[in-house]
Amino acid sequence: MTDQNNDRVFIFDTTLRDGEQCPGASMTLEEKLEVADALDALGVDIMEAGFPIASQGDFESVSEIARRVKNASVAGLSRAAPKDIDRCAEAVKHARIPRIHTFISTSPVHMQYKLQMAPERVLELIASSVARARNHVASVEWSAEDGTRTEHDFLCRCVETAINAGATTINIPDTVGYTTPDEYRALFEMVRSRVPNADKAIFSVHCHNDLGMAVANSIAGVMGGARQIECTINGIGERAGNAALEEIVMALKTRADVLPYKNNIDTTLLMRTSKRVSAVTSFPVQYNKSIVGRNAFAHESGIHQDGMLKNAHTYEIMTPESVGVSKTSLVMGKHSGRHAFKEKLKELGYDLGDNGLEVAFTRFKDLADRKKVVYDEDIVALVDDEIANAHERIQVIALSVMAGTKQPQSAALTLQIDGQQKTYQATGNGPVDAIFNAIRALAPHEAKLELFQVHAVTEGTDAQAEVSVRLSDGDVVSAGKGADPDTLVASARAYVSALNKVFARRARGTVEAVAAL
Ligand SMILES: CC(=O)SCCNC(=O)CCNC(=O)[C@H](O)C(C)(C)COP(=O)(O)OP(=O)(O)OC[C@H]1O[C@@H](n2cnc3c(N)ncnc32)[C@H](O)[C@@H]1OP(=O)(O)O
Ligand SMILES: CC(C)C(=O)C(=O)O
Repeated sequence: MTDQNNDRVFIFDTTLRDGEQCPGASMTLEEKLEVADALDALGVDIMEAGFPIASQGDFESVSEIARRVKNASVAGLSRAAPKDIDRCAEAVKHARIPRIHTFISTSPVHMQYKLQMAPERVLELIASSVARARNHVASVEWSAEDGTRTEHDFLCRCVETAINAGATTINIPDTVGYTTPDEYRALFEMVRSRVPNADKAIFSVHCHNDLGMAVANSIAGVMGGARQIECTINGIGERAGNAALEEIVMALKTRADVLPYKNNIDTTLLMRTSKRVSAVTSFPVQYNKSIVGRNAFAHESGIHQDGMLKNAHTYEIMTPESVGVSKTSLVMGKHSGRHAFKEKLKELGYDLGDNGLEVAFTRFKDLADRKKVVYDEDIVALVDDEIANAHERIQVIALSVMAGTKQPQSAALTLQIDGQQKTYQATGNGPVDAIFNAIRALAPHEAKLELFQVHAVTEGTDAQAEVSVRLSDGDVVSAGKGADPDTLVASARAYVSALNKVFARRARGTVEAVAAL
């Protein structure tokens, strides 16, 4: 029937069935329809839409999905029980290609303790359930639950029975995530070589991730002759989850040199589909998750960023565009280097020259040491602050403040004024007042404080503060800004920045007055 040596691998998505089985991931009908539309657009060959006997809601969603889906085959799950199979048939009957997926456990532990059935009874149920399903639909999948812990001779008898009864797909699941790649590959090779009618069905892998090997095992199964892969978006599923569709598909695409298997998935929709599933299930995607994690195409360390700027192949084995991510992101942080910082400044519209770059880079590293995430807004605030204050007469050199419930608050401030450093300790009605009193003592002036305003550049308790100060000197108002993760340092910078403008205006006025004489 099917050539097991061909290179087409069918993608069977079970996000809506096994994915939904993980605690907390259940979806409403509307949410399931949304996911079904996304899976159909993605190009899955078969989508398992639910377990129709489980509830009226599950029946209705499988049935609605069957009517709605345009391209993929729609499958429903059923135990080896007539009522399950008939209910499933009723639910999938409007699908373009309806499939009944029936299963029963075949391992000694499951047969003895869970089913409490003798192996011969299990064989009978395989024959009757598959035959019943075949009376309803042409596409019937049979699964040997706990297949990887099943005794080999018995597994072969079960598979032969299922195919004889009309199964078109044979799934050997690693239900408890126990197998290893070599073992799973050998299992498929063994079954396919020993079962006389094996060539009449497509073999399928279905792996769980209890030991973190679900994707590797799935691919090994394909190397052993399986041509259907059962998987879920974001790897959601029972316990540690199922094999992740996006990882399997990108492994096949990226390593086509050693994994020459074709499928129908539009990989550029992977990110969008992952986000949709994450949103409807409220299951967050781990940051460092392969392919669809938010760090999958993000680089923070300077050496990697430098490499990426020179040639993306240095640190990326697939392009972000190929999975629907718009671009690689170079995240600025304490591990970043000058090349990436310079590039970031260029992107933000700054050209500071070598000296300016060096000063801004030093301040950036200092900020990154203190702040968990450095956002573009932080860099803009920092560079603007540097540009505004770098060539000023007065600069803030050091500040330490005593604040708290005990009065009065005090500030010890060191300013550099015309190249000379001076320190003064002042008290005040609060730490900001103490700082401003210290500035007044170090750089005496008549200007009056008109406005003092603080706002956070980004979110979080480690956000940079951006402080605005306005000083009025006669009719003239001078405004200054200061940015720093420490609000008090930002306040000192802002006041000094405004004061520099007051002095600059006065100096200009004097020059103009002298010139007018
Ligand atoms: C490996 C997998 O992912 S298998 C799929 C697991 N998914 C689910 O279970 C989700 C949907 N399940 C449900 O809604 C319910 O379990 C139902 C509706 C299927 C059954 O509910 P209940 O009738 O209340 O039975 P319950 O779940 O308590 O026990 C399961 C029964 O099915 C039997 N059973 C389990 N698997 C099979 C099977 N493949 N074929 C036949 N009988 C089976 C069990 O032995 C047990 O039988 P018992 O009642 O005679 O002891
Ligand atoms: C029903 C089967 C395919 C299953 O989900 C499993 O064995 O994990």
